[in-house]
Amino acid sequence: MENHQPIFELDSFSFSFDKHDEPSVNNVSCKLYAEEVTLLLGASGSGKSTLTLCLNGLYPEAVEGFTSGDLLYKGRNISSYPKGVINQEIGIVFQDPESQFCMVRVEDELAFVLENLSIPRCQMKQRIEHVLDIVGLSQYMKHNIHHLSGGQKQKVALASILLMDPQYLILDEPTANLDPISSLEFIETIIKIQKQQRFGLLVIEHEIDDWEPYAHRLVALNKKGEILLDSTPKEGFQNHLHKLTKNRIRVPKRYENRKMPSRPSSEKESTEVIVNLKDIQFNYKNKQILNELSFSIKKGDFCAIVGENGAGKSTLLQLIAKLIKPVSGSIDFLNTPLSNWHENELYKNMGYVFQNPEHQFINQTVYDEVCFGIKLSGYSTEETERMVHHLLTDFDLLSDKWKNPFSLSGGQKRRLSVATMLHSKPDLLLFDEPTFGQDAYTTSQFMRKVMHLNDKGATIVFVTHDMDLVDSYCNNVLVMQQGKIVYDGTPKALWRKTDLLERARLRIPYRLRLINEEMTI
Ligand SMILES: Nc1ncnc2c1ncn2[C@@H]1O[C@H](COP(=O)(O)OP(=O)(O)OP(=O)(O)O)[C@@H](O)[C@H]1O
Ligand SMILES: Nc1ncnc2c1ncn2[C@@H]1O[C@H](COP(=O)(O)OP(=O)(O)OP(=O)(O)O)[C@@H](O)[C@H]1O
Repeated sequence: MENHQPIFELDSFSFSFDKHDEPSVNNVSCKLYAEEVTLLLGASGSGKSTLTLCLNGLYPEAVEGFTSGDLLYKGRNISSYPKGVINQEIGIVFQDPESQFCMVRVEDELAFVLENLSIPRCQMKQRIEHVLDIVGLSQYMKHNIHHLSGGQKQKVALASILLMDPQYLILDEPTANLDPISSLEFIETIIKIQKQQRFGLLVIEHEIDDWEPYAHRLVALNKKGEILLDSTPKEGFQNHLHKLTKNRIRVPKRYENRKMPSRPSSEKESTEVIVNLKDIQFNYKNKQILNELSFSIKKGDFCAIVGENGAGKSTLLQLIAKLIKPVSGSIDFLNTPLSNWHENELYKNMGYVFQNPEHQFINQTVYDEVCFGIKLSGYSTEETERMVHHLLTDFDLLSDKWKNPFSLSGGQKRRLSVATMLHSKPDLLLFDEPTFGQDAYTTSQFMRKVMHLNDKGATIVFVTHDMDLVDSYCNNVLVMQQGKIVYDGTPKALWRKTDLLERARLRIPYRLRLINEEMTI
């Protein structure tokens, strides 16, 4: 494919947010071609999102940033194109899809895109229905976007970009919030459309197993935002594995030599209940979200909540954290009804990390954000300093400590939101997708830290789409489907329930997929 004219040509291209800062994209020279599928890899904070925002012409203007070197689109400096042309030809689905929406309802958002493209009204309905069918959201056409689950929002963002018929499509962690089957279907769908419409595709993703078979190229960045590798995937993963993993880049598991920890479930035999839910019903307006939900979590459990997008996982977590109230039923925490807990006391005993980290930030700097909870807990200045330093080091945020939390990369924001919860030793820690958007190193650091807290007695409950984490760390797993718990037991027994897994849109972990593959050879 390299004999074609490149669609993008970067020559010693650099970008920085501030004149005095080190560039976030650093002296990058590479070419990207139409019809090619390229994986853009790099540790969290290595400049991947920033580079793609330069490619679609949003940066430097949008942030008053500074560039040097050349960035050509179809042979011409990108800044010489009218904005409308670039926006239409180069589609981008942002890491945080919420930042992308202009309208309230799904249908209106998509119609707005078509209006901007001057598509006649009579054609709109058909095109909107078609694109919603592609992303599997047909029944959500009339819904309020802000009332959709994280994964559903990501699908709306993709639908709106597909409507534009882009010549080049950039996807920034498109499957991070999707359930395992939706993720696989999404990749297959995108590749099918890419082959039909023959656009170039650039994908940023930390979990690349399912993309790898379709990729023609990989471009990897190091922590300084420089090109680390530019090769075919085969060449890169076979011959430069060490270089990639040393730079904290996740490689496909079949190339990896990583041993995931395996915690025998017999380690956990507590019978003492920490959270008990009985006959819970929860509605948003007239729509029933959770129904007749009864279960308990045992003290010391390391428990995952899994299930398809929109099943009600985040809603359940928010109920336990007393952020929302059930219509009927009761929730007890440490043998006391949640309604009797005073907020101050409750949150000394319970930590909660939101699905969207930005919902949590209240301070101007990373340092203050981490300090805030520690100071409230009454630690001395020296102790506070020491604890902040440890947390920032463990979460790879030390060099970002004076940054505004909102200016961090997606993965850094996620780590900060988690770090702010880990200073105290609450009885219960609730995490909503704590590891999404993390590279190999930061995921294992986080899990190690949480495992340590669990060993010291904290009960852990986390929502995740990562079955390998469930397999390696959890003694218990709850599977949700359409507002109900359809499984409550060990991960090991769950992996044998093929029908249930399929209905709940889950996949078995990689370890077992590998065994199954070997058995069929
Ligand atoms: N504020 C809201 N108003 C109305 N409906 C809502 C609201 N928030 C969520 N919902 C709906 O409740 C259902 C459950 O959403 P929830 O976020 O709990 O799902 P989830 O299992 O966490 O999904 P995901 O894996 O995609 O994050 C979804 O159908 C969603 O559309
Ligand atoms: N608006 C901003 N202002 C200042 N610095 C920023 C801004 N956005 C990003 N940065 C910094 O630029 C660097 C690169 O960020 P970027 O979002 O491009 O990383 P990334 O490789 O996409 O990371 P992740 O995998 O965590 O999403 C980070 O150090 C980040 O803190």
